[in-house]
Formats: sequence, C-alpha cells, structure tokens
Amino acid sequence: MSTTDYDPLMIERGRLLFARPIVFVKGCVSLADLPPMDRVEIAFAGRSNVGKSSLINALCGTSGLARTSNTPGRTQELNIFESQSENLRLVDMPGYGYARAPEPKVKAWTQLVHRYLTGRATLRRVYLLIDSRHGPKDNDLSVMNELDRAAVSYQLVLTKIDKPSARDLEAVVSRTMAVIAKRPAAHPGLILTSSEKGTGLDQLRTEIALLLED
Ligand SMILES: Nc1nc2c(ncn2[C@@H]2O[C@H](COP(=O)(O)OP(=O)(O)OP(=O)(O)O)[C@@H](O)[C@H]2O)c(=O)[nH]1
Ligand SMILES: [Mg+2]
Repeated sequence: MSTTDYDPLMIERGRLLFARPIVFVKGCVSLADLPPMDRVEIAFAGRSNVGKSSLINALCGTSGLARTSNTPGRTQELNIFESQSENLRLVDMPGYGYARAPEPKVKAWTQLVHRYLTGRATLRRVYLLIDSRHGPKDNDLSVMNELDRAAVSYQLVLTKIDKPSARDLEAVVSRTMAVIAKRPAAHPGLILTSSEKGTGLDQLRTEIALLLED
C-alpha cells in the first residue's frame, strides 16, 4: 500500500497532525510514572538500534526530540511525547534483544516493555519496527505472540530501507508478509520506512491520523 491508496484528506490530516508541535513530556522507568490514561497512545517498539527514536524524530520533523545513538540501548525509559493540539501521545520504548547491558537493567527494561505493551488500555496501536536488513527475529516473534495473546493491535514497520539492495529488500518484505499473515492482532499491511530518506513517513502519519478518527 502506498499513500496513493489513502483519502487525500486523511493524508493532509496526517501531515497536519505532525506539523503541529509534539513535545517531550517525561521518561518513565516504571508503570507508576506513566501519565493518566487520557489520550490515544501509539507505541514504537522493536529490537535495540532498529531505529525507533529516529522514526519518531523523522515523523515529527524534529531531529533532537528523541535521543538516538549508534550504540544499542540508548533509550532506557518509556519516553512520552505529546501533541500540544491533538489527543495524541507517542511512546518511544527501550529496545529489546540487547545483551551487552548489565543483566538487571535488561531484565527491568524487558519487564517494563512487556507490562506496558500488554496492560495499557489506552494503547491504540503498537508499531513494531523490524530492521529491513534482517527481517523478523525470534524476539520479535515473541513480542508478536504476546501482543496477539493480549489482543493489542500492532503493525509491522520495516526500518532503514535505504540500506539493503532492492533484491534483498524484496526478499525480506515477502518473508515479513508471511509472518504477518498468520497473526490475529497484526494489521495486514507492512509499512516500509527510511528515517534517513523520509520514505514511508506520510503513510505512517496518515495511519496514525486514521487511528485518531476511530
Ligand atoms: N541508514 C539509516 N540509518 C538509520 C535509520 N534510522 C535509524 N538509523 C540509525 O540507526 C541507529 C539507531 O537508531 P535509533 O533511532 O537510536 O534506534 P533505537 O531503536 O531507538 O535504539 P535503542 O533506543 O537503543 O533501542 C542510529 O545510528 C541511527 O542513525 C534509517 O532510516 N536509515
Ligand atoms: Mg531509542
């Protein structure tokens, strides 16, 4: 699916949603720190270094909004961003699958991510980011299992599509589509993105605008 498949009004609505200020509110190290469940929440989850924080920055058009890094394990809290004019909250999550951080820390993040993803009533959609060079890995499949079990709506997003060759990308896309097909809570479409080149951002903005309409 490309943006040509959407209602042009919704594309415009998506652009406007992200053209208005979106600000950092707080970082949460536990569920008790989270703001009240008074907004539509959209979470960005995925393995360490997959490009979650970069995608949030690219969507909002603000390079330093969410902190990014070459080193996996950059985001260590649930970082909350809110639109100043709309009923929207974005959640940048710590990555999973990073084995080099101290074990108690990894355990704490994993537990926080798990609890948030499966126990937050206002969580409207999880964007589960997958590196387009690798496709879904075992720990991505585990997260999908949890989301399916908890009936939390999620959609897969391939990141960094500026990196692989067209041929390799095509192979990863078909492999990923096959994974989605069997999943009850997964959105049937796959979004292909590059935060670096700006690919797929309008599509994602439109999808998020559609979620706010529901
Ligand atoms: N080429 C390319 N590099 C990207 C893209 N998106 C992110 N990166 C790079 O990937 C690295 C990790 O990006 P982050 O956005 O910090 O990743 P993250 O998923 O938030 O990582 P953690 O917070 O550690 O879980 C950085 O060096 C980014 O510059 C992209 O679309 N293309
Ligand atoms: Mg991050």
